[in-house]
Amino acid sequence: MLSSRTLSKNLASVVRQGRSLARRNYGLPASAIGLGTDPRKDKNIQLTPLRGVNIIHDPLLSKGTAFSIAERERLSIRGLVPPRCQEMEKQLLRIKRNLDALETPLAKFVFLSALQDRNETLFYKLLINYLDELAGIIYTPTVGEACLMSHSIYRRSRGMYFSSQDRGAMSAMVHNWPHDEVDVIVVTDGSRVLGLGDLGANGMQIPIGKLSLYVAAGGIRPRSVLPVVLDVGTNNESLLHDPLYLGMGHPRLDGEEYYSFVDEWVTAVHSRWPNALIQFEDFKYPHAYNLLNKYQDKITCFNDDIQSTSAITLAGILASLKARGRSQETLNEERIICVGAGSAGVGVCEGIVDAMVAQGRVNSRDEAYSRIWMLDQHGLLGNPALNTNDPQSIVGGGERMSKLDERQKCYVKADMTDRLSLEEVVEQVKPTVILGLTGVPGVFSEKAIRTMAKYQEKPIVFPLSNPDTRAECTAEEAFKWTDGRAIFASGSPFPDVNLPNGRVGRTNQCNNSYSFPGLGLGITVSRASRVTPNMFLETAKTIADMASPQQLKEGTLFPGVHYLRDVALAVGTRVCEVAFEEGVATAVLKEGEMLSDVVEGSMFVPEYVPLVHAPNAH
Ligand SMILES: NC(=O)c1ccc[n+]([C@@H]2O[C@H](COP(=O)([O-])OP(=O)(O)OC[C@H]3O[C@@H](n4cnc5c(N)ncnc54)[C@H](O)[C@@H]3O)[C@@H](O)[C@H]2O)c1
Ligand SMILES: O=C(O)C[C@H](O)C(=O)O
Ligand SMILES: [Mg+2]
Repeated sequence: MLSSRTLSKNLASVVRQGRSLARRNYGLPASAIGLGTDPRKDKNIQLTPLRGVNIIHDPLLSKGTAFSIAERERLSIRGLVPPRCQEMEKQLLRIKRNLDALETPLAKFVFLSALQDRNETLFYKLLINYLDELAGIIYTPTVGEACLMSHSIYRRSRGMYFSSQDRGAMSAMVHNWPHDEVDVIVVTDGSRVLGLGDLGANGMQIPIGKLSLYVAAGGIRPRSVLPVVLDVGTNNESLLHDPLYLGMGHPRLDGEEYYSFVDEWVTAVHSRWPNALIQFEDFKYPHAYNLLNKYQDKITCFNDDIQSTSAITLAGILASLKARGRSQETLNEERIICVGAGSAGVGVCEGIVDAMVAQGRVNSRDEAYSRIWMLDQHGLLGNPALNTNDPQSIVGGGERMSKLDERQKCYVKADMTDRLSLEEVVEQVKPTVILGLTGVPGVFSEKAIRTMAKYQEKPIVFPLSNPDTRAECTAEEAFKWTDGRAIFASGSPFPDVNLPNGRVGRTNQCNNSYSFPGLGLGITVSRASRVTPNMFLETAKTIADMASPQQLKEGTLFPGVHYLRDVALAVGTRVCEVAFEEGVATAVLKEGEMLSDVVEGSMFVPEYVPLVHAPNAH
């Protein structure tokens, strides 16, 4: 187990560091309007136009059995709830007992969704208190199972669906959402849900889970998040033939039809909520990149799988350098194999290249590309002309090359045979780091990892695909094949591994859940008009410095999931600063305001506040 005292000490120093940076004078005018997603005007009281059962049935207002006697009188709910006023502590006790009695993760998922639909304050209190236990239910891996089963376990709608039958109506539809203030929108088209493929409208559970972490870890207010599915159809035959499926029953729109559909949606949401951050999630390659390229300079948006995954993976590699007793500045000396050449693979590698260039220890971007060997399902992106023994392969290789786009072509190795297997590439390259972003289990073969371990004292093994059933290898395998020497991080959680020598193989979760909540916090608090590359680089550097020397020695790279809120605060503060430094912040600091205090003060805390009926409130 991690020593929580050491972690807290270390985190406290990172947060303090953030604070001292935040004390810098940004030369902002004294006439400032103040920062933040939450002007904190209602911290001690909440006005509502609702009364009676409408309050009890509103998850953002309901307190279940915790309404005070005076409130019951004020809000006309006397007699509509059991007589005893029960404080949150007791409610938590009851809820946790019920939850613990459930046997399967999916049953827990359904239970927690129902709680979220009844009483969001209690849901978030529970989630924050038991983050390490519950993140794996509302997020990966169980959220993956929930997506697969979504049409069977459906209870109640959450978020918004925009489907192919809504074309021409989206600018009106956005007004059906009841809240004027929306700070973060997570949107998916369900085309590549984790490593589970095309799940169409069932993908809705992903934006819901991401936004639950935005609230619990990033401190965004529950009423200002919006999960969205763009239902452009599905190519998943079994869903198309399932009578219970709830999405559109036709194959996916593609090409111009697809892009104009997304464009109508972006225009509609941007016109209603011009300041909202849009996070693109689980879009298939190359749509993911094309949409990012189209919108990143026009609106406040980023792609989670490409950019925040890159931030956390870079953080993992930087932290591992320290764990190996090396300076983080020697990133350019790493030899990195990335298995998977899709949104996440290319995105992660671009982030590593950006960092090498920023460190100034490579002469060119091309030199940085030369440190990364990329494979897709056909093997290494290499030179088909070198496949001299196999003319068929030269022809096939040529075809495959012509299908690669400009981003992927940067990684092609002219001096190595095209389509080499992973095992052959490992033997030739002797990598220090191996990344898995394929969605295919077992891709890290025993031979490949054992070969790597022959050449590296501490091989860095990161099977990053989600959920756990799609990881490129398990933690047990990684430690077994490296005689316990691996530094291991996976996309979904794996338990630590007991090694034969009595030592413990530490596992890390390298998931964008460490980066997006803080990014969103910093972006919304600064009201950044654009999301910039530096925000991701600084996120990586912030997280890379969080583990203590002792933890690094033991193979722990990041604080545990329990500390996601502290991580988000440190990242959010740094991202907020970057927004000011780069001139994209549109909020301003009041004189004497400290950035870190503002960021921390803007974070939502799940507590019941007294409700007051006010007919004109909204
Ligand atoms: N840990 C994280 O935070 C995180 C973040 C984003 C994505 N991911 C995971 O990464 C995986 C891929 O996501 P994506 O968006 O890049 O998907 P994608 O469909 O865009 O790309 C998948 C890539 O894997 C390659 N591939 C498939 N089978 C292969 C094989 N047998 N050997 C080598 N390469 C193979 C494909 O050619 C393709 O290039 C998913 O499982 C996802 O859950 C993890
Ligand atoms: O959702 C996750 O757990 C991480 C990532 O966004 C993914 O698509 O796998
Ligand atoms: Mg994703």
